[in-house]
Amino acid sequence: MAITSNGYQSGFGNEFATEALEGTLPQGRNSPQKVAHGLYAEQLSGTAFTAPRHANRRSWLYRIRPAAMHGSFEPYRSSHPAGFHNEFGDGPVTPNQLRWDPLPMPGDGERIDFVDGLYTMAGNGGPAAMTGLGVHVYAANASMQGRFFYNADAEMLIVPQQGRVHLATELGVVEVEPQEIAVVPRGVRFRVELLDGSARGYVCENFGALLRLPDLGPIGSNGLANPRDFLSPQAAFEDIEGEFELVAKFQGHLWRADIGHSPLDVVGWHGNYAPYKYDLRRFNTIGSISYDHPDPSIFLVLHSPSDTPGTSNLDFAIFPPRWLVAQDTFRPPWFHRNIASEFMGLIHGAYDAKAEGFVPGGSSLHNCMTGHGPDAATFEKASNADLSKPDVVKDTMAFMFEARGVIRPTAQALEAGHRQAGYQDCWAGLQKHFRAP
Ligand SMILES: O=C(O)Cc1cc(O)ccc1O
Ligand SMILES: [Fe+2]
Repeated sequence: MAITSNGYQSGFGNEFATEALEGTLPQGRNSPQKVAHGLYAEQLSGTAFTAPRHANRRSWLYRIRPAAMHGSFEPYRSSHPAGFHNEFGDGPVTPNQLRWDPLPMPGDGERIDFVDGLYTMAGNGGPAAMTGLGVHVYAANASMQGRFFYNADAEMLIVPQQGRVHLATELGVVEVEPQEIAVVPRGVRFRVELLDGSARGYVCENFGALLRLPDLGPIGSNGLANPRDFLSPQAAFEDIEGEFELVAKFQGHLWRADIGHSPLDVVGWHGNYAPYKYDLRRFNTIGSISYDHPDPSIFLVLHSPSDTPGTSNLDFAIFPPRWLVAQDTFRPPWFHRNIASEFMGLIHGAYDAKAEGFVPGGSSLHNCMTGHGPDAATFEKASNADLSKPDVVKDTMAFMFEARGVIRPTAQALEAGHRQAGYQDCWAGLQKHFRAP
């Protein structure tokens, strides 16, 4: 019996309760002497036991075999050159503006699944410090077969750019397509199946506090990403025995162990620590209806707070379709230098600050205080646009992983053939318009 989706439950961080077989969940307690149907009870905690109630996350899993049952772990060696790690280095880091084309898809003769297809672009902090982020891209042409993966280092924010993926997780099935995102919590075991033969996208590992919805302040009680649009799976399980492999990411390295059964054997679960998905097209985009382009914090979907109020470990912001109506205003993103560091990706269409060169599947990195903004063509166009009419920014979906710490590009990303060597030239054509009076 293989796992299939049983649908979703709605809400962000809710106390969910779901069972694939009636009568699975114990009533009035979490760990009865004997669990229904001969299942084992197991707790999975994602925050400290004593975290304040509003931030406390844990779930109770009722499963065929406990997670402790597997062979011993040894270092994982892939036939594919290992590109998935947390080696962000501690040496000098370039302040240059950086941009990349999409990660090339695997060749016809190769069979690369999600785990082997992950390629680390940049990051900071790490699993030991329990702060920071890892930024990765993936390109895969095979479903994971006979193997499962979990990440003990981070929750994983998955941003598909091409191809639908089916995340068969311990807690149920999450299916995502480009313009949707999924978050798999730290520790949850899963298998990635490709529904369209190949898939490409971005992954952000969050080593810090769990992603949450931002406070809305004066925006009020609705807006940005609405909680009910977040979907967590209904329980779904498979009862399969065989010679399988469990791949773990632990302290920045991959490990493997034999496992004699599918760990996707959770028949029922309850709690608030679970995978979820969100359709970015549902984002309620708020912007200026008078003048000036607002700070991109107005586009915040999810954030991981740091221990400094108002300063995130990680912000996930998007630049979705929207109307631009501001008067006497340069409407696209302005020129700027920020204390925060910005890794951007493009899921679909074109980005309104870049006329060309930033392509779907591509990436850019602008670190702390590195000057950037509209390219020369965008500047000329927007400076001369007719503001008596609104503009529609349509057919687009860009995003940003923004961090308080410098996002260090990996050696492999700096040396990659798909890095755009001449990126800085996009500003070279900016004219000197100054005329002394
Ligand atoms: O394109 C960027 O650099 C991202 C960005 C967008 C925006 O609207 C304002 C600031 C900003 O950094
Ligand atoms: Fe920026």
